[in-house]
Amino acid sequence: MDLSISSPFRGAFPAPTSTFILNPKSRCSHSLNFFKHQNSYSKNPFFSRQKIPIRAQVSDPAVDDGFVIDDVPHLTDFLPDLPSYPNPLQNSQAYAIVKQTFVRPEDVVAQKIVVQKDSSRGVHFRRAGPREKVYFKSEEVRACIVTCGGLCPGINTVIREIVCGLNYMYGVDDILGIQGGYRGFYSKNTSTLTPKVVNDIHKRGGTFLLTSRGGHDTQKIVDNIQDRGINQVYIIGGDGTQRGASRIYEEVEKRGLKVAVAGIPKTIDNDIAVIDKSFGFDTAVEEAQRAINAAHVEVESVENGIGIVKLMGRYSGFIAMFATLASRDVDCCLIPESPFYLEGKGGLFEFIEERLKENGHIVIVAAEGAGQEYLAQSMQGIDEKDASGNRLLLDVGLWLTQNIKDHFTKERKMAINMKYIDPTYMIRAIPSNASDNIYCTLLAQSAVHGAMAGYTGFTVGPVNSRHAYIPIFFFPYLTSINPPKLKIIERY
Ligand SMILES: Nc1ncnc2c1ncn2[C@@H]1O[C@H](COP(=O)(O)OP(=O)(O)O)[C@@H](O)[C@H]1O
Ligand SMILES: O=P(O)(O)OC[C@H]1O[C@](O)(COP(=O)(O)O)[C@@H](O)[C@@H]1O
Ligand SMILES: [Mg+2]
Repeated sequence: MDLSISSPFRGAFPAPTSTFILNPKSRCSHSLNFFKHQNSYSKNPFFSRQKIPIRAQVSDPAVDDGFVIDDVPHLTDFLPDLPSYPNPLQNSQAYAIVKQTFVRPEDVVAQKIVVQKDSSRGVHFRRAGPREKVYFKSEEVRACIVTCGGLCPGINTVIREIVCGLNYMYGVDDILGIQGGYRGFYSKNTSTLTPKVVNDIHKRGGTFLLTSRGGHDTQKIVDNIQDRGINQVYIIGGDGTQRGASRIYEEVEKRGLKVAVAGIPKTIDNDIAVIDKSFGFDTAVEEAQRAINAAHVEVESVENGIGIVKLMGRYSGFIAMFATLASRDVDCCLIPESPFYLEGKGGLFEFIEERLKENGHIVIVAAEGAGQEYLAQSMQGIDEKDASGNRLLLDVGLWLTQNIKDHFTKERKMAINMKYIDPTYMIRAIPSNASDNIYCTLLAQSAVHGAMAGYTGFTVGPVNSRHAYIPIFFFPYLTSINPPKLKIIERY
């Protein structure tokens, strides 16, 4: 069954647009607008530096209704004489339905679904799914899959479904696994991937192919792609990975190689604009509930219990915020997008004291990126980076714990019971849940259909619940490039 076109998910993924920091009385003191999807990446300095793809930003000057397609490149843009073939899906009994439902070349997905009567039609992306024509014969395809960056529930499902999609839908049986991230292209042997080899991997967390940070060397990677005769490259990873994928696509184009480069966006942090959400995010939020619940049980069983739970979120508070909203046991949620302070009127210490007096306990959830400016002040000189160049964060959980303890025991002379829970890696090192599994399957199948149809330099993802192809060099990760602007719109 081709889920990406049978579309059982219409309207199923609501776009998150706001978050709350809870207060003791109304449990809803600050309402903060994220403007996740309104964040205009065309104004983003990262994207304005990027090359505009040949067919991007196509609008019809004859009808000036502001209709724009942010199109993805196609192999024929630089290899105009490439032959095409009928899509083998139409010969398969199992996929017979697809024949009537091939995605039409003119199908696009609107980025904005809320519009005004006279507003321009805005940006659109090419709709994902199988095309009538493909640009690869099945027996000619030599595909490879690589996973880079941090873990996320569902990576194995994506790997599995790329392999199964290529094999079952398109009859491809030459698929290589690149081991250990980008550096695996030039420093490790490949493994052979078949539906049998990947059959059970979706039941495990982590990545079957191993991952790494750093090690991106465009020339060496493309040399290797060329040497091995690879002509479809599937790259699963986050913002760094997709920037690397973009470099690979550019080099492939420069060398005039018939190689389709497809990115599948991955991040536990969910800090990607345009697409509805990132895979594994729901699973992580669900797992975070267990930590929050434990903190709540602990602190409501003692006097003056203060529970702190630290969750992932380097530059964004999506996991912390969603886990908070889902749990209803959290009194205060600290996220990187919203500055806070400890002392004085309106500060965290005052809030904790109020809550202890009123309710005897408090649960605080902190995203790991929250309050980093404060921590940096108190721990001067620490500015380490990981192998990919991402800044290593200081531990906000330990910092909060220590400061709260000092404040209440030394200054306020109050006995408190502090319980600090750090489930950081536990929420991402697990297999994906049912809905993430289905989502991962759609992503993988969309990527396979796109590459077979000759698109390249693209990523996939649901835009307003319809899967679309998005140019890789436009790919708008929210926060590492341009932190979203938060606006406090109400305070009760
Ligand atoms: N600007 C870039 N250009 C090329 N490769 C990059 C770039 N940024 C990161 N990478 C590579 O992408 C891979 C993953 O990046 P990283 O930031 O660790 O994770 P993520 O992709 O999850 O954000 C690493 O191998 C890194 O070398
Ligand atoms: O310790 P690691 O493996 O480098 O990962 C930690 C980081 O990974 C993240 O989950 C984000 O990872 P990505 O950049 O891979 O999306 C952050 O929340 C966290 O700071
Ligand atoms: Mg990243």
